[in-house]
Amino acid sequence: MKILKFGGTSVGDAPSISAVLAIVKKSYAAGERPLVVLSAMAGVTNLLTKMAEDAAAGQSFQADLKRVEERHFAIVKELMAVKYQNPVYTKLKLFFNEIEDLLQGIYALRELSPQSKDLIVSFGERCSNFMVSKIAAQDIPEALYIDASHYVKTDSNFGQAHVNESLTDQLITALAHAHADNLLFVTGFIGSNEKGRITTLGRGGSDYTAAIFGSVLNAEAIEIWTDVNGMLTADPRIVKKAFSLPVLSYTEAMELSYFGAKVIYPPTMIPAFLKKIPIVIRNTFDPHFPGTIIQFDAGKTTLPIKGISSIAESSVINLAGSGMIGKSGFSGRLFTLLAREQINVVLITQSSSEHSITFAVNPDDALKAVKLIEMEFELELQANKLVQPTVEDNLSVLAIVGENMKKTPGMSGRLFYALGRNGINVRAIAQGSSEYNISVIINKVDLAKALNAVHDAFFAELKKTLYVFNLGTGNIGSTLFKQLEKQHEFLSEQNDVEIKVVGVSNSRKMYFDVDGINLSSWEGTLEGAGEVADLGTFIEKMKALNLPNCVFVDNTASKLPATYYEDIFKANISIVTCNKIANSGTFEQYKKLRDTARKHGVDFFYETNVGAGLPIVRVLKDLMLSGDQIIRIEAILSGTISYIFNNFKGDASFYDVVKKAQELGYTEPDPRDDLGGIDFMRKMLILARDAGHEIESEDVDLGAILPASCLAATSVEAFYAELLRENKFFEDLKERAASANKVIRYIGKLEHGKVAIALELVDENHPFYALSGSDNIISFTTERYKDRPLVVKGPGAGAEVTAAGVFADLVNVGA
Ligand SMILES: NC(=O)C1=CN([C@@H]2O[C@H](COP(=O)(O)OP(=O)(O)OC[C@H]3O[C@@H](n4cnc5c(N)ncnc54)[C@H](O)[C@@H]3O)[C@@H](O)[C@H]2O)C=CC1
Ligand SMILES: N[C@@H](CC=O)C(=O)O
Ligand code: NA
Repeated sequence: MKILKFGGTSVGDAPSISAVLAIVKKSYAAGERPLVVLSAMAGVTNLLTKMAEDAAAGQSFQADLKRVEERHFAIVKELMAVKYQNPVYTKLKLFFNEIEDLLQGIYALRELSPQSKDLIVSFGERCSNFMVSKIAAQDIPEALYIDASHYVKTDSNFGQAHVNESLTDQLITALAHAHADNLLFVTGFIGSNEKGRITTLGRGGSDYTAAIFGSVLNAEAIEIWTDVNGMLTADPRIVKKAFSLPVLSYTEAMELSYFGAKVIYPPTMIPAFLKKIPIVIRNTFDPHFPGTIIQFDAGKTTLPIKGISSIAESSVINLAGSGMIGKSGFSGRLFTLLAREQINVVLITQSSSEHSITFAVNPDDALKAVKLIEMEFELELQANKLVQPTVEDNLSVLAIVGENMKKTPGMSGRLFYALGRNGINVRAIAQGSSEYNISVIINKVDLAKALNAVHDAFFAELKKTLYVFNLGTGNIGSTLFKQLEKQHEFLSEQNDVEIKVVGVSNSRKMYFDVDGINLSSWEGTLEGAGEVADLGTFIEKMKALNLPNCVFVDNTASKLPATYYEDIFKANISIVTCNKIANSGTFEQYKKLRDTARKHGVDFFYETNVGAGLPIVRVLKDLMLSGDQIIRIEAILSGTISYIFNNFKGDASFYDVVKKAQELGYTEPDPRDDLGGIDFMRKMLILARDAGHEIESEDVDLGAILPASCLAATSVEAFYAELLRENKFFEDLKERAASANKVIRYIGKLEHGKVAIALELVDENHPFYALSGSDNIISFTTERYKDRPLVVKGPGAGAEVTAAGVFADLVNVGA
């Protein structure tokens, strides 16, 4: 047989009770002969307690009593055929009259004893079980109401009575014998002492009743039906990706619950543990979901840990003293003292030098604990053998739990890597000797971020979420959003990566949504709901949200974002950028950014700084990392100029092809940056630096394409006007090349640490002769690629290929 226990929310209203009865009937129809244990209707226990306290305080309780009565009556009315209703109303009315008499007595005496309180709250379970048994009896005549106070015998510790096991055992065995054919509805939570006075079993009392009956009757399982899908890997209110665990061992369930998973209160389950009866946590409102089985062993699982739990509020007390700590007997005295005063010690760590002990307690107990220590160790403090204890507040405890940890090396490494990478400082660490639990103390402000980061780190088969803050919604930014939206499903389903854009800004507006901005309608959202853009505020907000796996994407051409990069790395946020400004500033800045990113364990990816989406930065990095030596780099790295000289033929004027290059999205927002060579210079500078050269922009020998008058233009319009005016200059150039059977190329070279960029006319034997469109080409001559260089070639400008490069960098963050 099985025990089916339903909590208060499962009997909270008529639809819930119908759901309960559907589950019970299904089990009964399958021949399972379950024993049902019900709690009081949701909220009723609290109301009964309040009424008793109000009565004792001389306040009126009638209105509340009426509410409780009406809630029960309404259920009878809704769920029972009229012909069965009357006797049920009558019995319930008797219960309510009894409650009223008791409350009147308390009111008159202005006194509420623990004994009367237990008696009053016992009516919650009595009413619900009686009522539901009668509703069930309409279809199952064997349904029978059982007042457990006749069978669960306890001492007289009202409010938290201890069960007399042998007597209870006898009584329940006899009850089961006498009613072998009945469907019993047993009141949870209540018992009675030797005089027959009603007692209650304390926190989790109905679970306890279920465990007691299950244990005595050797149930095959105890099903605890509640309103969640079993025990989850973490608190789903904080960790959206938390999922239900199919199997847990008793020990794992204990550890998880100890640190906050509120589904069951494990001490009440001990009778079941002792008899190795499985406990199954199931959801009344999702009865097809299998829920969580809590059993003797941890079950077969590939999960490295079972869950992450936490205590949000914790204080830490530090004790130190060379003359004291480590001496045998000290910790004994300390923890005996705390236990005697009922101060719960959440975790303890002792330094290896044994000159200090750190332990965590509930914040409400911290000052009391310090006072007690000062009293107990007064002499030692006076003799300076012990330093004055200190308290740290606003801390949280996070624990990873699982029996598998013992067998799997590297679990703590994974935990600390996830915390470290996200900039979460660990105050103290404790590993239980059982190795079922590793706990860390962290700052309270970091708790949500830590839970999510650690959850991602351990449940790798789940999706990794990247939280993106994107700056710039122009040519590249808007194309990136299109690509992200299109690829969302594939990434999520095939690659377990989810990219959530949670912040977006252009130069006018900014908008945030931690649940992820809908990328099919971002424009309207930003326009309609966005606030006035301010980069400083944007970055402050990004930091304040303190999200795990966070990436800042710079899709602007602005100088301003680079001034914040260092600060962003310091907040443990990775950066992906197509903006070349930061890397082509001073060498000092270039170096500082890398050092800071490395120090904070975050990524700095900028593949699109050179050759848009073409793999150039990555290739160079791999060559360097693998110990190759760069002898020479020759390259065409301006997509715009490449396009111009590939199309500046026939009748097309120079002016026309430049205009066209801009229309096609190849140019920088300001095309003077391309034609003036600045953009190319930046790329060569970045490559030279990545190749290990300490070089500044002034060191680059930059040959011009344009006549001086075009370079002097002070606006884009004036620039285009100059291009028109200088038409002859460009036609002459075209003619010179054509007559020599050559093509015009703007080529950059890095050799011996020197960078030069110059306009050249090349013939068909030159490797850079055959290019088309916006092609870039780069040839690396290295120690290993000496005879035939390593060449990368392809479109090196344009929104699609650039956004794709940013996208690829993004997916690689944290990989
Ligand atoms: N077009 C291409 O083929 C390639 C472009 N890139 C780089 O992509 C970057 C973006 O280029 P486009 O999208 O063409 O530029 P764009 O002019 O179309 O867009 C720039 C965006 O940045 C925003 N912005 C500017 N300053 C801002 C600030 N302080 N705060 C917030 N937002 C700001 C603007 O409002 C706009 O939304 C440039 O750095 C460029 O060098 C890199 C590789 C290739
Ligand atoms: N404007 C640039 C775009 C890539 O960085 C170019 O033309 O190469
Ligand atoms: Na690239």
